Amino acid sequence: MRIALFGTSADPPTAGHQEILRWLSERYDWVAVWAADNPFKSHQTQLEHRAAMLRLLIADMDAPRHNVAVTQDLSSWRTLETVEKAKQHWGEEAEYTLVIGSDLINQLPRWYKIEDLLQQVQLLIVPRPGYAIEESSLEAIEKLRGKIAIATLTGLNVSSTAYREHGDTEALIAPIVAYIHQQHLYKCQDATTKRFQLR
Ligand SMILES: Nc1ncnc2c1ncn2[C@@H]1O[C@H](COP(=O)(O)OP(=O)(O)OP(=O)(O)O)[C@@H](O)[C@H]1O
Ligand SMILES: O=C(O)c1ccc[n+]([C@@H]2O[C@H](COP(=O)([O-])O)[C@@H](O)[C@H]2O)c1
Repeated sequence: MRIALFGTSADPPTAGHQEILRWLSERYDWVAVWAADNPFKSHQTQLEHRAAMLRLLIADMDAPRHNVAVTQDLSSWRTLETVEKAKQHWGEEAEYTLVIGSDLINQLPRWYKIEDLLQQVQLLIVPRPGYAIEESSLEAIEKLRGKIAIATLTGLNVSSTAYREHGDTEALIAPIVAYIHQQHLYKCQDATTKRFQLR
């Protein structure tokens, strides 16, 4: 069984995350996604809300194989712990692929016990606009004995930051925009957007 593991800050989740999940769904037996805290970042919204938005993102997906699920109990600051939990869930025999965007390649060597982590998973890198994949960065991961594959998909040119900082609602799907308004999330962002609109 080939399992794709995809963790995201989901602050908020975007159409870019959804496209990646759709692509993975067509290529893996099972796709597990979860909302996580990232030790290198601060987050604007509570984890519970981010997980709820991720569930809306999956519910909105047209994945005919129905093999994508939010598996929130995998969530951890440390992906090594996530993989340990995944192994308890699906067993040692399954083949695990950790999915990251190309923006994380340079940060990856600083992750918790990265060599241990890279021994237990394959790494799939999704090219992201604005984040070229440099040979030297790949070599650094290979030195840590990482087994790398590059996805044939290039991610959309959207990000959670573009929504948080510039109110780029095109990055989001409608049910998540509705949830954000209903729950009064990203209020500073709303105020900024309104000020822009008033000018
Ligand atoms: N458009 C995209 N193309 C390729 N990879 C992406 C894209 N969006 C997110 N990812 C990858 O998905 C994972 C989760 O990303 P994350 O939730 O941090 O989204 P983000 O848009 O980068 O958020 P932020 O702007 O808050 O950093 C990371 O591995 C990231 O590299
Ligand atoms: O294991 C680590 O040390 C580690 C360091 C930074 C990020 N991560 C994980 O990387 C995933 C993507 O993070 P993000 O913030 O880019 O969405 C998410 O599952 C984080 O928990 C993991």
